[in-house]
Amino acid sequence: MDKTTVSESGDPGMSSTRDSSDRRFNRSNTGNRKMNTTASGANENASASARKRKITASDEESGKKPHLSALILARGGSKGIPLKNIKVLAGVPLIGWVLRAAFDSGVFDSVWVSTDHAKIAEVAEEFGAQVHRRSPKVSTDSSSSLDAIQEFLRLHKEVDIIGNIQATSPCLHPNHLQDATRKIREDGCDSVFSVVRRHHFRWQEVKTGGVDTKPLNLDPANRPRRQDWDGELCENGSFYFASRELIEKGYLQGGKMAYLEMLPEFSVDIDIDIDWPVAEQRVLRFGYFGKDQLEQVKLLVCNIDGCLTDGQVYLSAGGEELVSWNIRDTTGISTIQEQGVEVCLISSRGCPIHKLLAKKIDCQLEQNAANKLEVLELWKSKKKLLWEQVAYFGNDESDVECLKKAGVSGVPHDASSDAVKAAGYTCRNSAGRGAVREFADHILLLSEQARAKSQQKKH
Ligand SMILES: CC(=O)N[C@H]1[C@H]([C@H](O)[C@H](O)CO)O[C@](OP(=O)(O)OC[C@H]2O[C@@H](n3ccc(N)nc3=O)[C@H](O)[C@@H]2O)(C(=O)O)C[C@@H]1O
Repeated sequence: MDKTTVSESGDPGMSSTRDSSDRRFNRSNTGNRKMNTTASGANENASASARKRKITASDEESGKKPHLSALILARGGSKGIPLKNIKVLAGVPLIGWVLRAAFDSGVFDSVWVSTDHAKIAEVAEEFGAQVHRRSPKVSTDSSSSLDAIQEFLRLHKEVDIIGNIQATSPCLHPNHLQDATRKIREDGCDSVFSVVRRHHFRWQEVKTGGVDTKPLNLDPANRPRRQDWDGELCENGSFYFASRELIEKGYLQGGKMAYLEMLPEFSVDIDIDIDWPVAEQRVLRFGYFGKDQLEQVKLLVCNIDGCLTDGQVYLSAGGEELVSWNIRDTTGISTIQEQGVEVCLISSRGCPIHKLLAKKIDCQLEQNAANKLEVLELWKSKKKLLWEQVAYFGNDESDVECLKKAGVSGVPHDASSDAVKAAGYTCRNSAGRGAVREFADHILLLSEQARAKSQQKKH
């Protein structure tokens, strides 16, 4: 991966990469796709200029493989959903979903996030991307993607082709990007973009109340059934690949163009706030969870204070300690126990109430754990498990090593920032308010995916 940063403006081009064994990349799921190509010249100017200098031709001339850069635009000022680009979707910040797919596709010479916001830059780096600190000029409500991409290219002369991936389409898989890259590198296309097939009958808009409208793509006398009509290909906004030459001329699509058809289940486009919950459900089913083989989780180890409880300890006048927990969380624990996952509780304190709680929900308990990782390793080896079969739920610095080691890890919404960074899944719910339940559901979903994957292999 190229880590060079060029900056005409003197902006510090921050760069960092992440070990690919990092937890955030440790999930696996594959998607399906169909492919189609067309070479229609929609834009003559763009076609002519692109033909002057084909990527493949320049490649041959200089003997240098053109530099393909993934570029995710993630401005801070999104209106509908504040800081949408890093809002946590199904446990992962929005840009994380496409960054994971971009890295695992293995087709990019560099992976960049262009942003004007410090927090977005931080998250991008956590996911291993290089950060382009863009100017405010291309970050306003009225600036287009093209403006921001052109600025990036002006400052990164080493880049020959841009794969602009939109974070708002989080169900992207590495194979979509691999197929698009093949069309650029092998089929000599100048631009490739993603589409989805839609069966929408369209009608002419009549501003004065809709009277006298006309059909645009159907014959009312002969309405086709869905199965008798191929539908139409529509841009789904997932990605746009284009050569430097085209972009500099002001086009994202032009020259020899190809589309890549994505199946509807992978074709998510978060546009307005009501799209969010739907996208979340979709990504849980069809999102890309990383390269590694999914294993069935067999053991969940859960920290008590600040995970199962909200961390508050009440003291009675008689000096007695009181803590509370949420029935939703203990129900989540019983649910995964019923599914064959053993649950153990861990705490760095000693507290008689913990013992009562552990007994009540039938969990092994380790108190006064000075080194939680040692305890976790002991449980893992006694139960003869692989790390991939161990899940850990923690919230604090003392949980960080366990979160890093476990195959599946999670934190409540209000966990410390160290713990959040180390974990693969950040809950929407806070400690003592359903976070454990949510993480248990997440484990069950991963198990379902692992089962489905191994069934697919058998057939
Ligand atoms: C390539 C392109 O033209 N993208 C535009 C797309 C595209 O036409 C549709 O997705 C097609 O279905 O539409 C828009 O899409 P939207 O506004 O949601 O932007 C898509 C993603 O790009 C980031 N972005 C966009 C413009 C910009 N100057 N800086 C950015 O960081 C957003 O934060 C978001 O993550 C639109 O709806 O207005 C605006 C986008 O500019």
